[in-house]
Amino acid sequence: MNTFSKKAPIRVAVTGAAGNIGYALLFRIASGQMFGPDQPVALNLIEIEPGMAALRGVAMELDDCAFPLVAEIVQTSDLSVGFKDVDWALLVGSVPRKQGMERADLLGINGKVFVGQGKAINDYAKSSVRVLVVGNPCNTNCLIAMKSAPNIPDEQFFAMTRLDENRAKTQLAHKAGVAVKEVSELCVWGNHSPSMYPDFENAKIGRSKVTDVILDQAWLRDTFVPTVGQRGKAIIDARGASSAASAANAVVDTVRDLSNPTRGDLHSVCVISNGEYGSPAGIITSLPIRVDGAGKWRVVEGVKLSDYAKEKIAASNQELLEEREVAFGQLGLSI
Ligand SMILES: NC(=O)C1=CN([C@@H]2O[C@H](COP(=O)(O)OP(=O)(O)OC[C@H]3O[C@@H](n4cnc5c(N)ncnc54)[C@H](O)[C@@H]3O)[C@@H](O)[C@H]2O)C=CC1
Ligand SMILES: O=C([O-])CC(=O)C(=O)O
Repeated sequence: MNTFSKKAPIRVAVTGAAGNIGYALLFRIASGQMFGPDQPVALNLIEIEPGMAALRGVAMELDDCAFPLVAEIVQTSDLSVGFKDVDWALLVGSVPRKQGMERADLLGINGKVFVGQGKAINDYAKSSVRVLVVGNPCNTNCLIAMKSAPNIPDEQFFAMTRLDENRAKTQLAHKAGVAVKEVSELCVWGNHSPSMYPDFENAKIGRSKVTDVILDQAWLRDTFVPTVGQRGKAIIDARGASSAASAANAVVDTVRDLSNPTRGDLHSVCVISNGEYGSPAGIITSLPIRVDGAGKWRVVEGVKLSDYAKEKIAASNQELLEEREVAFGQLGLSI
């Protein structure tokens, strides 16, 4: 047990804990990068049976770091143990895509996993649990988990587009020849798929609009937008495996920024839609988010979207409706 903090530990479940993202993520949570340098954590590491031997190795390595913030490490393949009393459930475990696949191709493989996990979260986690889905296709998997956990408020379910936001900011910074910290207010809208829309029209470089700094509209529309949408594929093509360290980094960013009042920049998070900006109500779609002083997230109001942006976002949301139809049909879930 940590000796310098009297705070109660935050209990975090991580599924797929012995996988690539898990291996990049756990050490960052344990070192305090997710919840802060004086916040103890208890780690519930969840794997399927074939992953348990590797998980033992990961847990041994966590032990060998002697992280002062780590209060407890649980290793399990039993969801009733893994999700017991957790404050956060990070649903990473699922099959990643390989070369030649789209993320939506994983629906049939991964969708059913999220029914079981949603039910277990419903039954065993704290009612205040917050759930972040990373396993692809993450928006629809998140919706499946949410529907399978009727006692947990929909507002407590999130899917991840922060990696896309981070990618988009870096692309713009490189093009403009500025440091990435100069790029702000960049929301990625829609689905975590090639149809996502990184909204360069409302983003800023320093105090200027991106479009006043990068004047090449053709580059913004025809190179920047598809580069961000296809970055996951580019990583798979280059590495032979899907992004892991950058994905783990985005998990840390997402949870940290949902856990603290927003002081500066807005952020992209997939949340339940209540029809904001014309998005279909009831899907999990990426929207611009800020967290208020009471810790409640809200969709940023008053973003002005051009006709071009509206068309892009509508197409991505349409894809989410289609994913929902396929997945819910396969799983026998009702909308
Ligand atoms: N939303 C995003 O931005 C991103 C999402 N991803 C997705 O994250 C997921 C994980 O990626 P990696 O860690 O690279 O894959 P990986 O194959 O290295 O690891 C996945 C781990 O999950 C475990 N697992 C599989 N089914 C499970 C279940 N039902 N319960 C618990 N554990 C289970 C496996 O045993 C394996 O250890 C993939 O679906 C990938 O597509 C990856 C990058 C970015
Ligand atoms: O592209 C993939 O399959 C993995 C992923 O979601 C990403 O890197 O954004």
